[in-house]
Amino acid sequence: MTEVIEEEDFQIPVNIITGFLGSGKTTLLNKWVNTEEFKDTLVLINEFGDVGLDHELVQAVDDTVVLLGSGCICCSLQGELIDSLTTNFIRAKKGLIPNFKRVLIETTGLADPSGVISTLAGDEFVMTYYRYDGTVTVLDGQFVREQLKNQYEAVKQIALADIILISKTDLIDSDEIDAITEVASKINPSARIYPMLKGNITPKIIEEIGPYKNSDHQNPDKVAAWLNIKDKTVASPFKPASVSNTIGVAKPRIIAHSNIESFCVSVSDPLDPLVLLSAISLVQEQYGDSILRIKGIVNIKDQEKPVVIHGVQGNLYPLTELDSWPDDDHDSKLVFIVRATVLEQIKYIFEQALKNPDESAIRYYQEVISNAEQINQ
Ligand SMILES: Nc1nc2c(ncn2[C@@H]2O[C@H](COP(=O)(O)OP(=O)(O)OP(=O)(O)O)[C@@H](O)[C@H]2O)c(=O)[nH]1
Repeated sequence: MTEVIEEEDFQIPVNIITGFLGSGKTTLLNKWVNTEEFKDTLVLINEFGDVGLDHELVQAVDDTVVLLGSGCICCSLQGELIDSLTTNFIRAKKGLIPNFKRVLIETTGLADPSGVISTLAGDEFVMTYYRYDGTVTVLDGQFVREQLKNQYEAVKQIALADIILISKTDLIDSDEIDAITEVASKINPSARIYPMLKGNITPKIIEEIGPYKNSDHQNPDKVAAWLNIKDKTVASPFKPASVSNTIGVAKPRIIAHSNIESFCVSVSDPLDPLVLLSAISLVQEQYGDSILRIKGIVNIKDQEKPVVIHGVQGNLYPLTELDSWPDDDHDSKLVFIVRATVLEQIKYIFEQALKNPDESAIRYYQEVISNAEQINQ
């Protein structure tokens, strides 16, 4: 596991800035791009239309702002995104452009961020030199509640966010900010939500985006904040008759106007890592497209330190061991954000796989681990 973390240290973090059409993404990017925190950042801007304008609007001090062609990187331009990440990495190494230590990708307003995340995870060069570091979603304070009624993309942009920024707070009152916060946190209970006026928000929030921040990944408070299981009703065990005593499943949070729900599985007995991995891979294989997020902190058998789980759609990111637990509660907790239509199936299959592990999946993970150990020797 240590090797995984060391490997991540040289990988360039990639953050996605998404949000519905006109929500305020470019306004935010413009504020961020010349700050100290984003000094050495490659900015990739994607927009629809024959003539891209957003990159003209982003005032960077050098030529590290790149416009990706007309079309959408979440569906038709995946190749262009990979090309851009590959060639700019090589150009920076050759000194043709300034070296960069982070990548910000601004998606189109209609993008499904999961398409971008999957693209990042699907190319060997990109996976070697870059790592997905989280998504910032900008919500249009004036229109987001309306957009959520009709636009599934807007719902997904919230579901996949690590940080949500409510823009245009000068045009709405505090009750509306509260209402948006409530709706957004129902879709995604683990995202951190901040109001924002004209793109003014400290770039330091990027440090909160995930638990994989090189030295910061060992900070248990940050992991607790990232998991953000603040509502005890979500984390507290609710035991359906079909589930063993040691596995608790919280009542799902239902979002009336969208078809995304979240639920939390909490397990009091320490988990066998092979059983856990096989259970996760089973639901991801069968319902990858419908599982928007899996986040968790897990108590592994015979191991004092907790392990953080982070999955997006069908991808599971490397498990990271923490130095200590955030508090006295050492139960494993996994938050799933899923399509409502298949929530029950996902929950059932996951619980069953924990109780009755799939032998072939366990053998597969045993082999993966022993191969990795041989390579590391
Ligand atoms: N009043 C007000 N206007 C804002 C705020 N943030 C952004 N705007 C305006 O909203 C409009 C859209 O902002 P952009 O930053 O271009 O939005 P975007 O998400 O990049 O838009 P697309 O790329 O078209 O999807 C612009 O006219 C901005 O000036 C805000 O906090 N308050």
